[in-house]
Amino acid sequence: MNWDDTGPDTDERLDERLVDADADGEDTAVEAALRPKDLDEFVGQEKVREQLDLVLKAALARGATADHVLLSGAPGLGKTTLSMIIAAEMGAPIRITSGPAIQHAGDLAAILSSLQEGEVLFLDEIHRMSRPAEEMLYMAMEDFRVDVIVGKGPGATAIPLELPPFTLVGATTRAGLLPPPLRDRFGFTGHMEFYAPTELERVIQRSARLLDVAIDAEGAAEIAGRSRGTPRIANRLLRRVRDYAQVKADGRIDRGVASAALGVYEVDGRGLDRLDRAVLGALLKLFGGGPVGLSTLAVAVGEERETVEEVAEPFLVREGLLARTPRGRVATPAAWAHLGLVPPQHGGKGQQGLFGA
Ligand SMILES: Nc1ncnc2c1ncn2[C@@H]1O[C@H](COP(=O)(O)OP(=O)(O)OP(=O)(O)O)[C@@H](O)[C@H]1O
Repeated sequence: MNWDDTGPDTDERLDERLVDADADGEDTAVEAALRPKDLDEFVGQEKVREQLDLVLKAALARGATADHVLLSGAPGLGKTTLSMIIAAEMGAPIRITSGPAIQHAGDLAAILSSLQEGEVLFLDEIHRMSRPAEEMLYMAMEDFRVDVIVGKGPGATAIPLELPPFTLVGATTRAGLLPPPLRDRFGFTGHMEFYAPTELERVIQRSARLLDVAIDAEGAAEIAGRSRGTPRIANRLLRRVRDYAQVKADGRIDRGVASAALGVYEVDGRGLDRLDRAVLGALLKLFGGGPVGLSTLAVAVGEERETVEEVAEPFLVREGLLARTPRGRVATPAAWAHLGLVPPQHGGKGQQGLFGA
């Protein structure tokens, strides 16, 4: 039941996942070219856009630096893009770093003390910053000041350092993980949602224009439907479909070309890839739809527990195909339908009552 017995090892296989929302090296280079440059170009996220627009316009009208902004949401939804737009709209430079890159408070002090007035500091994965750095950030955000500690032990002294006013844009996939004192210091928090298929169609049409690829509305809709609500995935699938269109068709993307191309890459009509389908297939075919324990399910697909839990399950749960219950993993009726299988007469073992099966 291993979903790929002969391929490269797990890490390599997962790196190659087309439907992974995290960026890879290739992505970051192409993404730079595809990033919307202002709020008008930024597709979807109407609420966040409207609220942010007010925050920025008001700050500009006052001639002040914008309040600190926290952006929360899954990978690939546009947090980095939005931070760049914030800087562009404020006419300010931007410095980009991330929580894991700041190991010591001194690292943060060095960055903060070199900021220009009004500069935007984008701190990705802010929840992964070290504790001492986080504490230094509190004071920097509130008073535009840091205490640099010189020396060690009883002789250590704190030298206060004034900072120019700046705007911190923090990004996190897990707003709940931020300590409240940090969360409270942001003047505005934007929650980024997964995109609707029609919004992703607009993202795809826009990217196709920039990449000079001919695509019709149905072709864009076909790719959008498989993009798991995530612009980064939509752009990546578009590039793979473009390859296929160039090699196997006349370079133009319509529904048929998009569908055939994504068939080759094993991304199905709902955006599930091979790993997702292997997990779902095992749950249905070997365990009658569950409930089954995570470890057993992982062994059945020849994967690590963590891979199944962190890589495959979140999307399956989001799609309403799999449920995590106290008794184990359970397939929903939609899972049977998606894989074209018929559920056992009385539901899976012990499933009765869970979904009314
Ligand atoms: N609203 C949008 N409109 C058009 N393109 C978008 C939008 N949001 C994101 N994109 C595109 O998706 C890609 C990924 O966006 P971005 O790097 O900003 O995501 P992110 O949330 O910062 O991801 P991560 O947290 O993984 O760094 C970029 O190519 C960007 O151009």
